[in-house]
Amino acid sequence: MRPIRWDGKQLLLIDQLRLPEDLTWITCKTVEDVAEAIEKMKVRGAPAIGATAAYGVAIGALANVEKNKQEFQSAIEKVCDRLAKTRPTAVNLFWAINRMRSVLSRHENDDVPKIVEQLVKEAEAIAEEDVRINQSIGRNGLPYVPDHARILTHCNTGSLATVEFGTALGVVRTAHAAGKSVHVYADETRPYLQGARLTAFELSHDGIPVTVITDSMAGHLMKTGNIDLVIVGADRITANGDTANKIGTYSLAVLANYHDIPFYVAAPLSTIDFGLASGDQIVIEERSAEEVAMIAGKRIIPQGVTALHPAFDVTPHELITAIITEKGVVEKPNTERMLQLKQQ
Ligand SMILES: CSC[C@H]1O[C@H](OP(=O)(O)O)[C@H](O)[C@@H]1O
Repeated sequence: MRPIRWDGKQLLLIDQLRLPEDLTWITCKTVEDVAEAIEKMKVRGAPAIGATAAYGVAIGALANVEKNKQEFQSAIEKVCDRLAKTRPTAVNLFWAINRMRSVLSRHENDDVPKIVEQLVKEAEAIAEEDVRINQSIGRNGLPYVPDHARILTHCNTGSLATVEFGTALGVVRTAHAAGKSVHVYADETRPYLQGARLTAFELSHDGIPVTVITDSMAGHLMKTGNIDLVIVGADRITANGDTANKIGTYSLAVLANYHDIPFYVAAPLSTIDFGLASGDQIVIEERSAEEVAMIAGKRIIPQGVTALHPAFDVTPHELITAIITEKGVVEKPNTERMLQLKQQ
């Protein structure tokens, strides 16, 4: 299932706000269409956001192909700035935008149509690479999934969070395909319900056993010996291995460590921000309280009562058993071991 499709000029996205009951596509014809889709979380997931933003730059380039060089470069800078303002935490967004920006500097002596062609190619390359990267993450994670594993996961880290296949769910898919009889317990993941709505949708579609639990059930399942491992995704991993991920991840890590259950993070290298030394430097997105106050369009909090909505939290690297990437696995991550991964 590919939730992000490019027809050479426009971007088609599954509207994830309407899953699982309605599988509908939206067509992004302009940069603003793309920016709004990311801001409103019609598309979400760190790698998916990165690829979507890259295609947003490509759409902006096609729209400005008639401009002279200077006007074109100025227009693309404005496009990049707009897309960079959509969501602050997932570093893949900025990684992808910077990669598109590097095309401009690499081809600064080419004419505008040539630059446009190269920008479109770069966006397509980012998307195709993501699928291969996810499959590598899956292979590298396979040894960490025992047969009959009962796997707890949080949020959605599958095809709907990437271009295809997924990161943490990519490890699950790989284990299932290798004949391991895994069973996934999917945290519903309030308030957006990525687990209940998206992970359950993906895994049931693929015939992988999945049981949805409320976020508050995870500790009980661990305490009663029903979880063998926890595997989650990431939005930004810093140089020491601290990991920002969907709100609720930190609680799972503390519980897993208390119950001596392995806690894995699966993510591509594009999610690692070596420019930040530790997780306390990560900007945590604050989203609207209304997204907490409402479920399926129904208000569950009295009018006038506010709600907090930090969309992510940070898990200290000391609580992470291993970080699984396409380049290899960092066990007991710390600054030294993360650097070794980078230098491989
Ligand atoms: C493949 S990692 C996806 C990552 O992104 C999610 O956040 P959001 O749904 O708000 O974009 C969540 O943190 C996942 O782990």
